[in-house]
Amino acid sequence: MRRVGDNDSVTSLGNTTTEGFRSGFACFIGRPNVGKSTLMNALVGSKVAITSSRPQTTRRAIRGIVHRPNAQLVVVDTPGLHKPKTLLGERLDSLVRSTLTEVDVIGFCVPADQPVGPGDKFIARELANVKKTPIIAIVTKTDIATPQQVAEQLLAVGRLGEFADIVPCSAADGFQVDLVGDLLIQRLPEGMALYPEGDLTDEPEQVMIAELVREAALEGVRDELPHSIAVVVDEMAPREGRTDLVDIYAHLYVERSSQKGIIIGHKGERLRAVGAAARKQIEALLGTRVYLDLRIKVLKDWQRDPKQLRRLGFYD
Ligand SMILES: Nc1nc2c(ncn2[C@@H]2O[C@H](COP(=O)(O)OP(=O)(O)OP(=O)(O)O)[C@@H](O)[C@H]2O)c(=O)[nH]1
Repeated sequence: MRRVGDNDSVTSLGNTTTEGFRSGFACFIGRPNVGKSTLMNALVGSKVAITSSRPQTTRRAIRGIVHRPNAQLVVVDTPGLHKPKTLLGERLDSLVRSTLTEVDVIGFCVPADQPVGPGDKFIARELANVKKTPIIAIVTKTDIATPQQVAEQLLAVGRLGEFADIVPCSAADGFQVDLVGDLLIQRLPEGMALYPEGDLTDEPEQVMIAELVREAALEGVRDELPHSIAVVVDEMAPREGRTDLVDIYAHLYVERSSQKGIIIGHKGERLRAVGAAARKQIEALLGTRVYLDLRIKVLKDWQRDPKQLRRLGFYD
């Protein structure tokens, strides 16, 4: 996958301001698990953010870049907004709030298959304070709702606030994903391209790799455990004398030793499965073979510990 920096030549930006060319930033906001990351990936046409059925998968503002002949849209995927229970939760919420003030247009995601609830209303109230930025309400996951449910949801969402547009879509089957892109782009200012053609994200490679490991580890774990998992890539380098193999050393952190046991599994089976699944994804990302050395460490209550949060890359 092409990322920013893969082609360092600024001249490749092609940044002559052609008349009518639009560029700028959009962010998706919504409760955890409503499909924000999946929609961003669908718009970009590539997996730039990990997704899972566990709430609170996204922990960073990840940027995906959508290229059109007449526009460049940078989508910022934010963590799901909810009432924070830990210091990590507070940091994630403040990340969302600062993102909201920095973008040209906001996409407010509400799933079609669940009634509008207190979580959606809480976000709608927050959005009412964002005065100048247009908001497009997006009713997601239409593929798992009946037409009647979708119609009712469009009306219910309409009652949540003032929106520039309300649009139903499904990232799973592609229904109206391009239209979502068009509507967001319409709200961007005229301006030159912000990233070189072909770049799909500006996430550093090591962060994307750590995220792929976390995604694999999230598979099949429940309750509080997903929240307790963090992954850091400590080192990565091509194997000496080889051009086709990269060595990656990573740590997976959990908060308690009981969690460590769950991740490792019976005779290490689960950890091996996580490593194998992650390696496959990383090899697809890097286009080379990968040796992944994955170790587990307990970092006691890291979600509540400012020092450990910094160590894991979550800053104030
Ligand atoms: N059927 C269906 N499922 C979807 C769709 N979009 C997302 N999902 C599923 O919903 C779950 C959550 O998707 P994410 O994209 O991770 O949701 P998110 O809003 O980014 O979640 P957080 O990171 O927790 O804020 C995953 O299991 C997705 O596969 C869709 O259009 N249709």
